Amino acid sequence: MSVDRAVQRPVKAVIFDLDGTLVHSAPDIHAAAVRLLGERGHQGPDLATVTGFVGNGVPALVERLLAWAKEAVDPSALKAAIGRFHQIYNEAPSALSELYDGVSGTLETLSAAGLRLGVCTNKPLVPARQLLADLGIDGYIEVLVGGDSLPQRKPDPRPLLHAAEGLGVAPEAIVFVGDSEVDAATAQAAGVLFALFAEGYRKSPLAMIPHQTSFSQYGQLHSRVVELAGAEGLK
Ligand SMILES: O=C(O)COP(=O)(O)O
Ligand SMILES: [Mg+2]
Repeated sequence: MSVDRAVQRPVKAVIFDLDGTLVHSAPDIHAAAVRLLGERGHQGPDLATVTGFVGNGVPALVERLLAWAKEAVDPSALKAAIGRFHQIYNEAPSALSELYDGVSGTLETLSAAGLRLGVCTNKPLVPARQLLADLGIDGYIEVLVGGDSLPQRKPDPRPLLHAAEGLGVAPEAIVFVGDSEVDAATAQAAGVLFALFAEGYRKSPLAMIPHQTSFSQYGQLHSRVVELAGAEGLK
């Protein structure tokens, strides 16, 4: 896929989504979901069902799980269920999770090319920080914005703009790498170039998700970023 020259511009930083982008974290989210629903007397949904509920943060995930179980809850019971999910998930956020192939090497290559690196996820900060550390990539990530860092979550552009600000890089010089419709909408709203990871948790065909470039293996990402940077290259 070649990049339209009209979108090319100097790139100084790459910001990544987390779930379904750097980390295949759905197995741990699924395990926590099954435990939460089990405690409430429901048989858990399968991995694909839970994966389809990931992307808008924990409150939306828990709401979707309870709706799936056909459990009607009032706002205070929902709040308690969200709190219980946090407790369960935070006990072992990385037990079954793995980096996608090539992630570590790619972070090394991008950082050696002088790019600043950050993460902007809808996962809450505590388990996100834990996951980065447990999987050994926290040293590459200068800025981490979680789903509870600001009052707004993705697809609101503010978390991504906040991450850019934390890196001290203008939004025009950022590439955001994500796996979902939510990430694409966030990048678009923030005016940030978007690289779509095709192997994550998206629900729609690739062509339905706005992006400036896409990739299906991490070995391809550095050259995609170089293409986006165009003639002026990486700064
Ligand atoms: O917690 C979620 O719902 C998804 O997190 P993500 O933004 O890292 O994909
Ligand atoms: Mg994601």
